[in-house]
Amino acid sequence: MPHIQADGLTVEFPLYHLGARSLKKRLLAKSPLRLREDESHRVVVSALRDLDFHIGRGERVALVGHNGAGKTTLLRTLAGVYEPVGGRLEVEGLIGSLIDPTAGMDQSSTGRENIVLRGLFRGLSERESEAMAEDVAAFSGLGEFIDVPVRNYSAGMQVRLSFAMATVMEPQVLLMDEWFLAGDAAFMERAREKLAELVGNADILVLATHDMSVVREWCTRAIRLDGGRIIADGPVEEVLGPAQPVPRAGEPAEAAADGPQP
Ligand SMILES: Nc1ncnc2c1ncn2[C@@H]1O[C@H](COP(=O)(O)OP(=O)(O)OP(=O)(O)O)[C@@H](O)[C@H]1O
Repeated sequence: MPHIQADGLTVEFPLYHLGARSLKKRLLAKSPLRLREDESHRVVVSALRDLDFHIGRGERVALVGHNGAGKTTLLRTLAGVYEPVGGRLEVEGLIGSLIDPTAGMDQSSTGRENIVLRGLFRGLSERESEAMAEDVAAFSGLGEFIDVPVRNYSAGMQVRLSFAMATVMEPQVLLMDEWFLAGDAAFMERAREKLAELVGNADILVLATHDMSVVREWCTRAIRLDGGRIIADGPVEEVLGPAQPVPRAGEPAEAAADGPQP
């Protein structure tokens, strides 16, 4: 049964090339909770500290928190990109990852070739994969660029392709960073239905975002991170509070309420 279980999950990043000893000392003194010196005398950032949570089938979880809180690190750790340095993590189920647009793509192959490879990887026959590539190519709206190597794509084109490819994966555990929801308006208009389908068919959604209206629309539960720790975990209404009234012209929107902090 698809689920995610984390016990004492801890992720750290060493900071290389910090230079002078005095700089190290200053950093460690300024942020003793987030930074520490390890056994090899490297300064390390505690990106995720001792997280305990369980996400079960049917849950749609938003990761919220200010810049640097640990949202993307947690998504990437769930996707297997980062290895925890402490604790235990179990992710059961086929993972679909909309975190880094070029992850899992061969840059020297064309968009079409990448789609076919994904199909073969999923166990489809060559003929099925090629037929699927036709549909995905049409949905991506990349036109003739579908037959150009991916390394020549613009950032927006890469998002289009990875989004289109994700729709054919049928993942059980869908991991998504918010910028996948921020493609160009015309494409997102068309993609919305597919996205709803993708989310609806997944057993678990974990979405990192600053946009509280997106959280309310897509999620049932929110985990608030701060400084790499969980400071709140519960139903969306409980963690975010009641929805703010729609702002009038000139007033900040609710989305900004969780935006960057100095
Ligand atoms: N590759 C890395 N090397 C060193 N430190 C890193 C690395 N990736 C993240 N960090 C650090 O880990 C912490 C958490 O970063 P993360 O990107 O997960 O935050 P976030 O909540 O996703 O922020 P944002 O909302 O700005 O995207 C930060 O202090 C950041 O500096």
